[in-house]
Amino acid sequence: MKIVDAQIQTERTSLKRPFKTAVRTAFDIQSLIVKITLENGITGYGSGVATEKVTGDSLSGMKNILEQLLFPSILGKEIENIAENEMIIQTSCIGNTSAKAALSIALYDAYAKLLKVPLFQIFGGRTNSLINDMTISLNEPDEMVHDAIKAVEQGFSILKIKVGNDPQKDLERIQAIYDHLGDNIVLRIDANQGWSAKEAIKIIGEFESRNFPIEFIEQPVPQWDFDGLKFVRERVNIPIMADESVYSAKDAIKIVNKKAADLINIKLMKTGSLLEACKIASIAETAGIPCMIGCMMESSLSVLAAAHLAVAHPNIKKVDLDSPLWLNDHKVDRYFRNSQIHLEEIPGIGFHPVSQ
Ligand SMILES: C[C@H](N)C(=O)N[C@@H](CCC(=O)O)C(=O)O
Ligand SMILES: [Mg+2]
Repeated sequence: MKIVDAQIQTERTSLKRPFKTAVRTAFDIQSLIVKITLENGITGYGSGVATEKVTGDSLSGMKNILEQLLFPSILGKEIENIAENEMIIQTSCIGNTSAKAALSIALYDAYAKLLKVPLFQIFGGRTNSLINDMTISLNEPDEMVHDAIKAVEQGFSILKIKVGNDPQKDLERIQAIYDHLGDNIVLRIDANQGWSAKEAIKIIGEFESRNFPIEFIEQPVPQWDFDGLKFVRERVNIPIMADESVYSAKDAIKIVNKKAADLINIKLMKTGSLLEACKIASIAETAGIPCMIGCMMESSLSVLAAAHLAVAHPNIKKVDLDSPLWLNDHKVDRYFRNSQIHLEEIPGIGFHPVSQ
């Protein structure tokens, strides 16, 4: 069934509260929604988000690359050749992963609708529910404690704590949260590249001696510093997760060969493709490295696509898909209920971002 049309729409969605990391502060998100149409009239939707400071994708850049390069490369192609179409998109240009992801998701949505199955079945999945975490923005310790308590009251038992702008303060942040929540809550610590390798070893050593209930430390060092990641991993006991260091299957192979991380965080906005995300999960599985599925602060549509992959892939063991819970957008409330994500057994991703 031929792909006969591809269109773009932009969307700005405000956040309920600012999202702050060591890299950036976001008050809203700007997304680009891709709609593709097959010759029988079936439509598929995907979306990509502009995160200039993380992936480098801007709204105008995504629009240009899609209209000038990616749409022409797949128009007229058969949707059933999904792997080949993915390869065409991936090799059309370097980078531009959020733009590529928007198109990849739209193709898979249309393909699953054509086959009349939920997207997770395309990836071999049967179950349809996940346990989500909640992120605590990087703020003063008191405010972070307040946000953490609120999240626990809402039913979250796994919190992802943002740190990385000041090692001494970061220690105060985790101590303050621990003092209020104790051992019952699992803490995921995300430094978003904010420490040097030596700072990371010092502060993680301190976390260990204070026995904080930390599940892992995410991306302690800059994304390019694979040696630093390995250096840290070899000197601490808490597991180290690679996030910004892994965009592609090739990056995952580098992590495996160097033994640079214990875990990998996969995000569609980094991989540019559901198939590439799947490859990373399988490479990591073969190497004995469990994966987490994560997200940018991004639209509910692309997060739902990630959730479909997560329920299907046996090596996606952890979930950090809280972005929809931050958005002033209630279109997906039925899927995201506090810490529960529940996918419906309807064809495709199960979500129409715009009125048809
Ligand atoms: C939203 C999610 N919990 C998260 O923290 N994602 C990122 C950063 C997202 C962004 O900057 O938009 C991460 O680093 O894991
Ligand atoms: Mg991260």
